[in-house]
Amino acid sequence: MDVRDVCKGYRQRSVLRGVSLDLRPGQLVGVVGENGAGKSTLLRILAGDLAADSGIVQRAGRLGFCPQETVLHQAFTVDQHLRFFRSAYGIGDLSRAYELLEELNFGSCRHERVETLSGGTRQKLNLVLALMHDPQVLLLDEPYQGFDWETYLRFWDVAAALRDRGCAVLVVSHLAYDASRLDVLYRLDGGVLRESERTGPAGVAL
Ligand SMILES: Nc1ncnc2c1ncn2[C@@H]1O[C@H](COP(=O)(O)OP(=O)(O)OP(=O)(O)O)[C@@H](O)[C@H]1O
Repeated sequence: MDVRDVCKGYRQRSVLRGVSLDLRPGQLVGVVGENGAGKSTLLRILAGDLAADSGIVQRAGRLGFCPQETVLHQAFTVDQHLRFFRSAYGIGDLSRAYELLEELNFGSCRHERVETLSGGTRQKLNLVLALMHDPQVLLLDEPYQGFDWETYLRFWDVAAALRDRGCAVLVVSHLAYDASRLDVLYRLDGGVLRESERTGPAGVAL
């Protein structure tokens, strides 16, 4: 995915001021920034969910998008969501989806309605819906909110495995804590995206 000089404002307020970014197959890229920096705005533009005011976004390949707000319906079960998205994606079977349910440790919830799931489990389902069609470009907006530690580690295993299979993965976070797991780290600040030094939790350069 090639992104050149993307600008976006809401009314008078300029949020993105000429953002450029390369996202290559086999790359795991992070974008960090403070609350309100414009990370979700950028990701929605990359996903085609929101129009930029100016600039170019060139997409190639099957896209997976995990938005910050879950895309779930309270009254549907986990299984019903999977079947609905299988039709939407036009995929033949749910074997990959079921594999992901097991990897993220909530296979036992298949027949539960979303309204009865915990917040973290809803977030897991939101993530599975973005992954189940084996995307070539994956955009994840704070995908591990509410995950317990074990699931958080499994998330990074899944992300690394996708990267190793040639998927281009972009993860948005407001923390740079995960920097050591990334190939490239960008910081969004003042509407501008800059490649950032990857530092560990103690501020040690990696
Ligand atoms: N639909 C909208 N209308 C007006 N302003 C908006 C809209 N969506 C976002 N904003 C504003 O744009 C700015 C960037 O928001 P955005 O959600 O992209 O930031 P973010 O970096 O993802 O924040 P967070 O870390 O809190 O999720 C914020 O000041 C926000 O209030």
